[in-house]
Amino acid sequence: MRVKICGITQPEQSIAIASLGATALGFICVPSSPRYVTTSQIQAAVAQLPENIDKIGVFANASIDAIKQIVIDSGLTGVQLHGDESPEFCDQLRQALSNIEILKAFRIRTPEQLQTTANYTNYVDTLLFDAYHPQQLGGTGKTLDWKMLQQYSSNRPWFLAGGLTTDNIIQALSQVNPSGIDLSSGLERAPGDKDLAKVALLFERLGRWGDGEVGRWGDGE
Ligand SMILES: O=C(O)c1ccccc1N[C@@H]1O[C@H](COP(=O)(O)O)[C@@H](O)[C@H]1O
Repeated sequence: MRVKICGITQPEQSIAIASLGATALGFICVPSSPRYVTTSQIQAAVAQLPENIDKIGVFANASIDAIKQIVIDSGLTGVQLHGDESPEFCDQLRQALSNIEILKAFRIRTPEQLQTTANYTNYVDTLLFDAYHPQQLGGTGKTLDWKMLQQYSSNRPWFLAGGLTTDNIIQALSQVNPSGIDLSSGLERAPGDKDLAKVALLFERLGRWGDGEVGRWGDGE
């Protein structure tokens, strides 16, 4: 399973988090976010990371030209679209950036909305499901109703995001079967400052879960 840790702002934390087991790191390119990082900050983090770690830039309603420039300048390997981008926009981004992973994030409120995500599967590589918040685009710490995803299937891999923590991750994985998980504010001391002890605990719990040592609802959680 892929494990993406998002909202990295400090280069030294990115190396530590990759060493603990993350398969992907996320960098917030949304200027209004408290986790926003500049192109040179991303460059500094990316330059120190092993090749096998996915480096994902998170954008919301940015232009194709702006995304392309940041991807090229910073060495990102993927783009997460976390705003109201249309399937046509995703298609155009694919034409502009052929060798990067495109993830489309959806802030899911209803089962009906989940069905509409099928309109995107021809244009993106990966889907990501986050919780809805009326004022914030992401990094809210809110969980979505995992039950909505229990019967979900797609021809694309998908990430579960939204309010995941060391305390609820095993419960979430007991209910749904995503290709990957994405955690941000649940592993922080403050926005953009990851708590490495929490990150280590996450991977310890995931390891026990993977080995079948943790019960259905997460023994000792
Ligand atoms: O983290 C942010 O500040 C952010 C800002 C704008 C768009 C997306 C953002 N983060 C994404 O939110 C989800 C879930 O975060 P959390 O675990 O609930 O804190 C995650 O995919 C981040 O990439």
